[in-house]
Amino acid sequence: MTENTQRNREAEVNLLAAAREAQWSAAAFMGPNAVKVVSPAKVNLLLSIGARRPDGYHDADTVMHALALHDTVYLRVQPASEDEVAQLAEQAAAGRVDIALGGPAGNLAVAIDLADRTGADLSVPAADNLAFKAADALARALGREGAEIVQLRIEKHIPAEGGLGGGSSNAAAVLVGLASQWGVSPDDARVVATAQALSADVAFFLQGGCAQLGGAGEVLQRILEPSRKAVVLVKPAGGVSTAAAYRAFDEAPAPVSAALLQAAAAAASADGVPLANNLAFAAESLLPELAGVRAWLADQVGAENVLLCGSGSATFAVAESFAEASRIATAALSRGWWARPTSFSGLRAAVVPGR
Ligand SMILES: C[C@](O)(CO)[C@H](O)COP(=O)(O)OP(=O)(O)OC[C@H]1O[C@@H](n2ccc(N)nc2=O)[C@H](O)[C@@H]1O
Ligand SMILES: Nc1ncnc2c1ncn2[C@@H]1O[C@H](COP(=O)(O)OP(=O)(O)OP(=O)(O)O)[C@@H](O)[C@H]1O
Repeated sequence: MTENTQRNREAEVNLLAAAREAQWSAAAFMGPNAVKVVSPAKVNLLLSIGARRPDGYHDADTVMHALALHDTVYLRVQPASEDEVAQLAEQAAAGRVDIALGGPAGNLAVAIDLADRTGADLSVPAADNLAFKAADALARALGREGAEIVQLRIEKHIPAEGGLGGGSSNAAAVLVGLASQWGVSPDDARVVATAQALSADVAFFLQGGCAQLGGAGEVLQRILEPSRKAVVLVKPAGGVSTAAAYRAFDEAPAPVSAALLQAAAAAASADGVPLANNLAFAAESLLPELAGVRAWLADQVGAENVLLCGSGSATFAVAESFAEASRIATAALSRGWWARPTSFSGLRAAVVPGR
């Protein structure tokens, strides 16, 4: 190969890489076919898990609160021909592209660019991504049979397997983003039912702010006044699988006391809800380092209340101020843990207007 041919080949490869990159650039998600959706994290102020039901799920009484910490989901919908979607399906089947096919007639091609900004380098095949599952479920619920390509770019700031609901929040963001593109209200009964069928956390993120939920955690009971307080999050390197935490819980189920449940039910605002999580013991049995994180956080000056986030492995503390939360987060980072200062928020999965 001459030097010139070699140089031309390299230029060709660079052009291909640039074209691929451009497909996912911020500019690609501008315009009428695209939306930017905020996708917040949550914590459970109260998580009271009850009996295991015949369907394998557990009764749950929970008060969830959205945080200011959030992922961002960029979403673009392009009408396509059936041939285009069929070609993408062929390439996906041959393992040449990571595109998941869904919708009522396999008519929806979904490509996902997951940009992990948490330092963990999360990688999830498109078909396993909760964001794809949400797109597939909504297309079916709305009976959308036309060929379409949905392109998603998910910028992740919420660590996975932290009990912060990141994946579920991304799913809710996709429901809301697609609903807006498909001319359906995010409060439409079919969107709400799709969220509830996906999971308790997805259902919560449609509502956001602070809310109490029952059933298996997916049935909205009431809305509470959000808190304005600061929060610090600390997570060791390991995660806790939610399903494994529930299994460990079944080996030693311990109910939240009736007095605490009554106090939570009587609280009109998030600040009045007593903190409790009866999954914490199970999570600590799976990841013993969690007990060390809890004890360390409880010892920090300026940390008011400490509780495991959902099924773990993040722990949160309510802080006296954002400055205190930042100081504690810095100290936690120096111990090798992931940590962030943030605050409670009234956010929900919602399209960012005016772009
Ligand atoms: C721990 C929480 O995050 C608290 O908000 C939720 O209860 C779980 O939320 P999630 O991760 O969205 O949960 P899902 O995806 O619905 O369930 C994951 C697994 O957790 C178990 N699971 C979940 C919810 C529930 N009420 N009972 C359960 O037993 C089931 O084994 C299920 O297969
Ligand atoms: N969009 C997504 N973001 C993060 N994880 C995803 C996503 N889609 C699928 N997953 C898978 O789900 C797993 C759990 O991720 P997630 O961030 O939802 O955990 P979590 O915060 O502990 O969940 P929850 O609080 O809802 O129990 C990940 O390990 C990953 O394999």
